[in-house]
Amino acid sequence: MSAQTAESENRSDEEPILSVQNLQTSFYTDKEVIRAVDGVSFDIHRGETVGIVGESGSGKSVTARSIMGLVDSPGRIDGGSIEFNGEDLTKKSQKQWRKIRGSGIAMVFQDPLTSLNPVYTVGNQIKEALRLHQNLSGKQATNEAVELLEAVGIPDARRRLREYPHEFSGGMRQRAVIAMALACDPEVLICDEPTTALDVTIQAQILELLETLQEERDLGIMFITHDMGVIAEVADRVNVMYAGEMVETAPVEDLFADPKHPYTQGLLQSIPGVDAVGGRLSTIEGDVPTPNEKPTYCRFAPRCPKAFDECDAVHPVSVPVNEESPDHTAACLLYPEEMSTADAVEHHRTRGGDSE
Ligand SMILES: Nc1ncnc2c1ncn2[C@@H]1O[C@H](COP(=O)(O)OP(=O)(O)OP(=O)(O)O)[C@@H](O)[C@H]1O
Ligand code: NI
Repeated sequence: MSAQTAESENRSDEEPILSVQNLQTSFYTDKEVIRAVDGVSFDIHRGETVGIVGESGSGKSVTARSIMGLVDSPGRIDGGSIEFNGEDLTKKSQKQWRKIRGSGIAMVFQDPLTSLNPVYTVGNQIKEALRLHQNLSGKQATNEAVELLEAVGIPDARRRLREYPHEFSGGMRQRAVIAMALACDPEVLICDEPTTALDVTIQAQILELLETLQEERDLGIMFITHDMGVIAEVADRVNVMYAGEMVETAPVEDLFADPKHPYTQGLLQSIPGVDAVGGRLSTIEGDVPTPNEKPTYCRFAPRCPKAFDECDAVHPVSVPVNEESPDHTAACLLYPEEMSTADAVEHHRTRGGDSE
């Protein structure tokens, strides 16, 4: 998170804890093939928060579920790699994948009630997670569960372990879910809109909690949201998704100071100035198209104020926006900035042909 930026920049030479390369996840419905995640690549380092932002339907959750090995039928991963600690999860059996995930990657969803079972006490659910992931039982598990609830800032933890989810407030429930996620002692935490259902004050407290936990545990965090205000607060690096593709990636300061992709520029213009935290993405006209064919054009072109003829005929690939910014990339025919438009189009045309 922001305080960690300097540190995580120094550490970008280290091997990433999670590395996603050219990930392809599609849903094979009766009607069509939906290419929900279509060639997405990014890394997460220890202690780093990577934000994933984009409008509804852009493929953020499917990216997260792909990493967790939790893609719903009729979906499947049909290309690319997901390396966790150097091991490619897509090459593992379901069982091995679950095991690796259980010992290193945990996920927190938007609605805490989807992760909590209403008929068991919060304590029993956390203890079950500890039994599964750390082989703890009895008194040991109870003590560890108390410690986890205390770590996520739930007061009077020993008593609250005996309560049921409905006895917790919304904010406390999300804290309990985070405690459960921590039961596997993860190295990577994937948060899919973890604060969207909460009011602004509680949201700020949960974000602060995540930052503390990250510092204590050196967690790599993937943080999905469509709230640019939240992204500004939590992310070290931001990946912008559109219609299954990563259209821009940059360190958070660069993305906000100098967004390059016309889509990102549109997203940032849609933040209401005064209350950025509650800002929703809504003012770019039109909708995210369903990606249902191999892209031979720019999927954003129909909504893009800067589109020109070639945008309908050439698929833009991710390129550094200019020579000074190797870690700021955009998938747009306007880049790299040093090239004339004709040269840039040619550059994308030849590089696009290489993929797949
Ligand atoms: N089970 C499914 N069956 C068919 N299509 C699906 C399924 N789940 C997701 N999709 C499709 O995959 C695409 C990406 O969906 P995804 O949920 O990842 O979007 P998102 O960016 O997380 O959006 P939101 O901000 O609304 O959560 C959408 O076009 C969606 O319709
Ligand atoms: Ni989603």
